[in-house]
Amino acid sequence: MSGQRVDVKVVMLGKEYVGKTSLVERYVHDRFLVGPYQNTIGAAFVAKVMSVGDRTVTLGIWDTAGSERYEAMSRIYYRGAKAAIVCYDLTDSSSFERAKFWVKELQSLEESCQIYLCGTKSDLLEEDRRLRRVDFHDVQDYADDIKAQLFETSSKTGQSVDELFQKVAEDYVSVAAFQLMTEDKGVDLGQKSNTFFYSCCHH
Ligand SMILES: Nc1nc2c(ncn2[C@@H]2O[C@H](COP(=O)(O)OP(=O)(O)OP(=O)(O)O)[C@@H](O)[C@H]2O)c(=O)[nH]1
Repeated sequence: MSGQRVDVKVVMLGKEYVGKTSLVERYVHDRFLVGPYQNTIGAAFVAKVMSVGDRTVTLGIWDTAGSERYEAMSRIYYRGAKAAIVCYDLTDSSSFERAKFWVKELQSLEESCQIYLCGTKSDLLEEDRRLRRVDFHDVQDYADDIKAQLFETSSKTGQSVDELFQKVAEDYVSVAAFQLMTEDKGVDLGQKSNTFFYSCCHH
């Protein structure tokens, strides 16, 4: 990947064991690793080239360590990120509290970073719905408040994983097209709609 231009810096944040590394593994390599859990130390980087319409977008994904021991390091990795995937485990309410901590951090220190909330391990709920510890509607209300998007995923089955990263790339393309348009042409912001963002990408 060396020398390749990254279009979107994406950072994975969330409590340890929520499944950040597994999400990246599923998305980039389409696999789910079984075996003993290995916590991430520091952070890991991977780049993935994908398509949005007729455009190619390269996501540069920073998978941070969830352990509070590495909290200061995670701050280094989210600096300048255009997107943050803030993960929590649907079967662990304390992980949602930790997700809120990261959201507050991003809101105060990285204002222009788009936040995606991701509830992980949804396959466990398919097996037994009583395992759910984080209510979908509560999180949806919270997501609306903070202008974030919400996904519930399973890295084991692959549920909604591609959709999540595809949305990150699509939003980047929309915002980049919008910025280009307003910077170059001094367009009246009040007149733009989402449809227009997309049409301008296909020049
Ligand atoms: N059933 C199920 N287990 C999962 C899923 N995602 C992750 N796990 C398991 O949860 C454990 C932690 O997953 P990781 O991906 O290593 O978690 P992490 O958030 O990267 O952890 P840190 O590196 O410590 O921050 C592992 O045992 C995974 O196999 C999932 O979608 N479903």
